[in-house]
Amino acid sequence: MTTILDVERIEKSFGGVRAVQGVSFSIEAGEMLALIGPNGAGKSTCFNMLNGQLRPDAGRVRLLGQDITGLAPRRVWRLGVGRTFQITATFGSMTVRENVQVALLSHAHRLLRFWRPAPEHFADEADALLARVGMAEQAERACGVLAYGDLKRVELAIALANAPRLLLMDEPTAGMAPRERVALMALTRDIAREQGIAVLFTEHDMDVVFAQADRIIVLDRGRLIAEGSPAAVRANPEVQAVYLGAGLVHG
Ligand SMILES: Nc1ncnc2c1ncn2[C@@H]1O[C@H](COP(=O)(O)OP(=O)(O)OP(=O)(O)O)[C@@H](O)[C@H]1O
Repeated sequence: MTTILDVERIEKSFGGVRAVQGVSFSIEAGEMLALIGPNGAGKSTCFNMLNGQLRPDAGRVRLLGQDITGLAPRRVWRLGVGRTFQITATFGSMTVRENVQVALLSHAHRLLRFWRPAPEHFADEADALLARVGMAEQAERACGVLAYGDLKRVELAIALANAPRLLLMDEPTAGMAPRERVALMALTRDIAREQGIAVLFTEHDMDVVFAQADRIIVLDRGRLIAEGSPAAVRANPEVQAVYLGAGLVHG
């Protein structure tokens, strides 16, 4: 197995708040790792330290053995860390295909100011990505008119255009209907396995987490309190105590 991401004792405080305290974990190629925890546990802070938005106070982040701690987000992205956002980041007036073409051009280091919406630029590659996420038939539609669940698939195609080694997904299914959530994460899981992409995702829907994660890590008040398979994490008394009443135990 290839370790894609290795996080070693990262820390971050905001004033007196110790948002993340000595958290360590790693992710293998093709693995879906869920990061869960109650509100304020430190999940977003963790994410932001992985993609360069926040510099850790201490600790190390390594991508394929390379130290990326404290690098700027753009450099981290160039090295192969993709991220999908809670708020979809597409250009609404452009078509689905054009949005993916822009992402492919950007990955290919072309200067966007020289770009005109010429249909030939990376069109085949864009269509291949759209086919992979089940959006080929909607390639000509403007992103602005898509159903929310379809927009999420386009967003996944856009993230894949950067050929990520690690994909960070911060609440990828927020705002989606329950059945659509499972479908999106099952699709992500298939693609991750097929392409050897490591996926780290946060998610509040425990049905999605337990169905789609290969492994789960649990944060509580900045500390990692549990790590393991979905079955092991579900059976962990400390995790049950943290989530009591939140639907985990019976979920
Ligand atoms: N920029 C900031 N300035 C001050 N405090 C912050 C900042 N960002 C996060 N915090 C604090 O750090 C702690 C962890 O927050 P974080 O957003 O990482 O948690 P979370 O697990 O992502 O929560 P949620 O599930 O609600 O999104 C919280 O106490 C939060 O108030």
